[in-house]
Amino acid sequence: MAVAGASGYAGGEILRLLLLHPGLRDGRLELGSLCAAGNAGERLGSISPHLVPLADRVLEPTDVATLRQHDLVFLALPHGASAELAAELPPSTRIVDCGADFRLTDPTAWARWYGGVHAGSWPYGLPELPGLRARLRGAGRIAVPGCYPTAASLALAPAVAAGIVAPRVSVVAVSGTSGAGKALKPNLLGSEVMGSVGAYGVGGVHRHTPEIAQNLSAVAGTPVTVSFTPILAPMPRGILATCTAVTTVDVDEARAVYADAYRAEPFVHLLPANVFPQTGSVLGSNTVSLGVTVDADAGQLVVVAAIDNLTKGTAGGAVQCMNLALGFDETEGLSTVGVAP
Ligand SMILES: NC(=O)C1=CN([C@@H]2O[C@H](COP(=O)(O)OP(=O)(O)OC[C@H]3O[C@@H](n4cnc5c(N)ncnc54)[C@H](OP(=O)(O)O)[C@@H]3O)[C@@H](O)[C@H]2O)C=CC1
Ligand SMILES: CC(=O)N[C@@H](CCC(=O)OP(=O)(O)O)C(=O)O
Repeated sequence: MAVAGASGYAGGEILRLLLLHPGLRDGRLELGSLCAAGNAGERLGSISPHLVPLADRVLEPTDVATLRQHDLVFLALPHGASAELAAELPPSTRIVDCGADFRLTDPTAWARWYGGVHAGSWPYGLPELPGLRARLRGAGRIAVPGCYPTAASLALAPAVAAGIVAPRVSVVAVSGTSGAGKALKPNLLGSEVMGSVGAYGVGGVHRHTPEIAQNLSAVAGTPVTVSFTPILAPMPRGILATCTAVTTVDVDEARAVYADAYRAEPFVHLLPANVFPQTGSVLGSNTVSLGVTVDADAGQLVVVAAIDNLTKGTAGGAVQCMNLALGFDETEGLSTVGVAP
């Protein structure tokens, strides 16, 4: 298999996880080309020194001729680049795309939130949502979710599916800076980010809003309205999403719904009553940690979700989907053990 975007954060995390995958040791998986754009020709070790076993691999340019020599290709590229490449790759090349190009099913929503031509939609890589795991088994094309939609959708899906909340939800989510990728951005320089927390994309304008709404509407079987506010925090990794919706059920009923929905899910960790997650406990792991309660006075369900944006929020989700696509055990190479402190 090949990784395009190998010099980026998501591509680097895919490589870190693949290096820990049993398939690499027993010969079921083989790491072929590692591709980049501006960094093509560089040693991977000079860009991602933590990927020690691959330090001397030289990054190749990203082109179709190289990628098509592989059975499976991970794309971890800026929006738009995946659709262009995918159009030229044969159906025999499985593609796991970390970008947004194939996530939205509605061309009108695509035009509104991303602009340009809608390239289509692929099976959506969030196996924990009802009905999706079966579509991912053996899939030749997979669209890995955005990081915020992973946290928010898993936090709210059981409640909207069971109809215990009104179909209008609110998501306020704090993200680490790696969520923005490696490219230099003026608002993401160290001195701008350190020691300060700020909201951005406020007022229903962040492009993950329609993705969260698409997921929740599908599981609810009725349109769900989403108010989403992202917040940037001075930490490298992690997302903490606080999700609320009007409810009339009590805390025991709400928690029973979540326990039922996620009983068999290897990567969803439902915390005990009155315990809420922290990003620090899921770093480097593929875990989604959920704290569920009801604010009875306000009549609100409150679910707090923590993920590592680069692991379950991107690369871990991508490897989980690869496992399903290739018929491996879904959990292979993925840990629920975090790195702390
Ligand atoms: N970071 C995150 O938490 C998440 C990211 N994603 C998605 O994953 C994808 C990658 O994100 P991320 O790793 O953060 O971004 P980065 O900016 O860190 O990395 C981008 C990568 O793409 C390469 N690249 C840039 N332009 C092109 C091009 N035109 N053709 C081929 N390769 C190109 C870069 O190569 P070079 O360095 O050589 O220029 C680099 O390897 C994006 O679609 C993003 O939305 C999804 C969920 C979460
Ligand atoms: C902190 C930060 O900037 N996060 C990114 C989301 C990263 C992600 O999941 O994005 P894609 O949909 O692009 O794959 C943002 O808000 O644009």
